[in-house]
Amino acid sequence: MDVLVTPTPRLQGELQALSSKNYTTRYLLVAALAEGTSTIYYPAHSEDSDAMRRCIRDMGAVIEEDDTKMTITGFGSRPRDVKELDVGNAGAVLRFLMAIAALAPGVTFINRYPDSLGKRPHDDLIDALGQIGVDVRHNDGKLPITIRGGAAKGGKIQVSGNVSSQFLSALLFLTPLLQEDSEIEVLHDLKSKVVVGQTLEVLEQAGIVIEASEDLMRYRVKGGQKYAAKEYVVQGDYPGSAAVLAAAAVTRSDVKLHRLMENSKQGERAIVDVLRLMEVPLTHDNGVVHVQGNGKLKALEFDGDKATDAVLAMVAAAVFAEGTSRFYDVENLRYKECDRITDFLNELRKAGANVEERRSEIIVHGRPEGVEGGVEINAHYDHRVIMALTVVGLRAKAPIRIRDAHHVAKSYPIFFDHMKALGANVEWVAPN
Ligand SMILES: O=C(O)C1=C[C@@H](OP(=O)(O)O)[C@@H](O)[C@H](O)C1
Ligand SMILES: C=C(OP(=O)(O)O)C(=O)O
Repeated sequence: MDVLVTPTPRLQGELQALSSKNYTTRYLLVAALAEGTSTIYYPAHSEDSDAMRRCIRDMGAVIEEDDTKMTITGFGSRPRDVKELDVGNAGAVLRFLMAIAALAPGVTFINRYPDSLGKRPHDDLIDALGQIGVDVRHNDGKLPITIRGGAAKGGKIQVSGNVSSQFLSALLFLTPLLQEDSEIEVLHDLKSKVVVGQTLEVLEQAGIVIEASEDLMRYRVKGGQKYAAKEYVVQGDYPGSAAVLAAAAVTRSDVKLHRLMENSKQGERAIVDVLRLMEVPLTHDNGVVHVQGNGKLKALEFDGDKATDAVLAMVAAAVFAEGTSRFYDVENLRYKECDRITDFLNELRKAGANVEERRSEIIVHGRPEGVEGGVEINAHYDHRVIMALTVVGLRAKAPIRIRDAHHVAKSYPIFFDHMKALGANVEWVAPN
């Protein structure tokens, strides 16, 4: 399905932020790795969290669910013998479960999104798993991937962190369950470092002890640990909310978003500081972000690696700022659902934005007067491209049609319902 975004000068209303995708995938996983029954309150419902739920169920977790919570009886360190797993288009789910598959006799991760997840590289994790004796068959580092586990015992592991932090997180979930102790060393740089903080936080909540160096580049993990069955409460999601807040920032608005913890470990909470630096009138108290936009924004420079999943929303806001903005240290955006630099900027340019790319930078020459619009956008299977182009469409001169906008459901299935509730002129239309 496509979505037609028609220019909308004013947004108003209050919303509950959706639940965090990254915490939901982690809580589901640690609950599956425990032997007792855990409860997760307010889990996210999206294609990615459904993918984790489906896979852990296939691996033997027993899941019950009502409106507010899920109870999960885990399989501990012994997943059921399953031949195939379908992770949809979810990178984190794939990478975390590739590591956990080291505990299973043999499983193939199928390639259901050849033009999106099917193009993403997993070599660094494949190499790391190889170091502890896991046999991985793959298609030049990509899906489909078959993992024959059983032989892994632990030991010294070196993993590169300069493409994705998910490889390191995957090893941190696996190694406590191995027989022997492990030492993990991160080579090169560690991108999306803040997300590793969320992994460590969840592991600690699940009763796992990991010794991490202050710079998060070295870890000591005792083997033979057990995940405890616990109760978890999922906090609000900053990456998805970043798009809603950016929409409020580029319009005249009075928008409140609840459930956004000030002290969250999600790096994407930087959206609040970024909008503040752009001189957007807002407050953030008691978990409520209140934007009273006047449509005026100032350009800024920002290290995008600190808030990787909010960069596209920030760029969308910068499209209408006075001056030139620069988002640097963002090369790993190229290895996401699409190339979030080249592909995304091509779509922005179509809509009338003045943007330039470098290998690891996005440069935006702001157009406070608005952009032309009147074009069709290719979503590139990317929920964050869809949300960012929606923000741009609100302040275009003519409507923007976003093709295959249903891929927004990867993280935020009710994004357009939320935008409508705030008064945005967005409607689903059948593809022509
Ligand atoms: O660990 C996670 O849950 C995630 C890590 C990040 O990926 P990278 O480490 O590849 O940047 C982020 O972009 C992704 O949405 C979720
Ligand atoms: C990149 C993302 O997710 P993943 O890497 O898990 O597919 C995202 O949610 O923006």
